[in-house]
Amino acid sequence: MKIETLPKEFEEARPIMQTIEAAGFEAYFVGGSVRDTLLHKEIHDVDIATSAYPEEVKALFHKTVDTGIEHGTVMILDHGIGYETTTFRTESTYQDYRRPDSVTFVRSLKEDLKRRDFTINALAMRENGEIIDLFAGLDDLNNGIIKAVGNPEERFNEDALRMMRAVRFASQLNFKIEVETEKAITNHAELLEKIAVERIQVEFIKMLLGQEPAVGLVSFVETGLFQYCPDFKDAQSALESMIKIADLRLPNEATAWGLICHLLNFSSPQTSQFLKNWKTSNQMIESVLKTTKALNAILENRVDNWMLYQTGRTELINAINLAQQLFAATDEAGLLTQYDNLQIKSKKELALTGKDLMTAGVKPGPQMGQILAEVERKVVENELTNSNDVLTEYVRNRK
Ligand SMILES: Nc1ccn([C@@H]2O[C@H](COP(=O)(O)OP(=O)(O)OP(=O)(O)O)[C@@H](O)[C@H]2O)c(=O)n1
Ligand SMILES: [Mg+2]
Repeated sequence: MKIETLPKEFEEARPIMQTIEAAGFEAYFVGGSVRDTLLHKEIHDVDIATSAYPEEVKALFHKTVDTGIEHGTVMILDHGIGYETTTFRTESTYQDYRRPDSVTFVRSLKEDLKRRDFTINALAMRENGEIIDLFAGLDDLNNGIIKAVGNPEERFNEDALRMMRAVRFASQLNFKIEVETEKAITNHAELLEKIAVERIQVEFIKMLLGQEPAVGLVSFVETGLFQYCPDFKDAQSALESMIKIADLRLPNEATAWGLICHLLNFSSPQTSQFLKNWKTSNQMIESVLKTTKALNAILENRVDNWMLYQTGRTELINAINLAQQLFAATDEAGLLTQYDNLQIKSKKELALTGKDLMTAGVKPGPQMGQILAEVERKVVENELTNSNDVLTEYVRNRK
């Protein structure tokens, strides 16, 4: 099979491939970019695999950087954009389920492809668009199947994160995990405990933000993988309720975490601790807390200006989105209009400063902050107009 019109990302890399081949080596595009091109999806970065050893690659180009030379990866910078080129390799023994003990460079493409995770990720493409399919990856791609290359047990023993990759691809591509591959995940799910939470989190979020999160989630639950993720021991029924939400679509990470914490019935402190255990950023924790607080307010019909003000527009949209997916009837336009009509969206917009307070005779000290907070709240609640005259007048006549 040959792809006639290549996306520009490949076209731009062709001179590099041609240089390597002119020197008598082989070079192929490999990995996600080949898979996604065949699926007519957008691609981000192209990866190149070559029979040339790292020193041989470096000798062929003017500008290179050793980005991961011990694994065989060299970045070629001759054409502006950097291209990561990795020497064909086999990874001999894996003792800790995440990192090969040693990498052996080889000259054969087949040796390189056979240690890759799934058949759809083990396709290679020549610079002219010709597809090399040594493990029936094209059939699996056409039939929507995620199948380990060779023996699935071996693939997951080499790198336990691949089990999470399986469920995330299932969601992203709306593919089915092949029976033997799924069995091997069920049998080895506990190996996930060896993997750093940060890496699990990346795959988990990609799964939730994929086109069919429920498809990935079903396998995530059925294989038992969920039990080896932070704080998910007792989460089976919450995850199952998530699967049951019709046409579940999660637009961003905070919405995804917000839904999970809502279904787990977490308080704010429990939500913070849960997200810390998943190693999310503090900024993410803030955003999820705002989202879940707003969601509860919407569901309990107690939305007011102060709540909207504290939430902010981004998290309000997250909360409306979740409320709609959970209970359909939510007055999205009404809530957004109420937010947009707030006189101020942040403290900075308050038409009164500390300096104004001093002019009005307030002594510097904690009282100043209290007065500003009081005025801020009254403006948000429309008890005062946000103009300097009105607010100064209010402060003067206070008490
Ligand atoms: N645990 C892993 C990670 C990666 N790979 C191989 O390395 C390629 C590139 O890895 P990566 O960029 O992590 O994944 P992609 O498949 O490219 O997916 P994405 O679009 O998310 O980058 C994969 O296609 C696969 O061939 C693997 O075999 N095992
Ligand atoms: Mg990739």
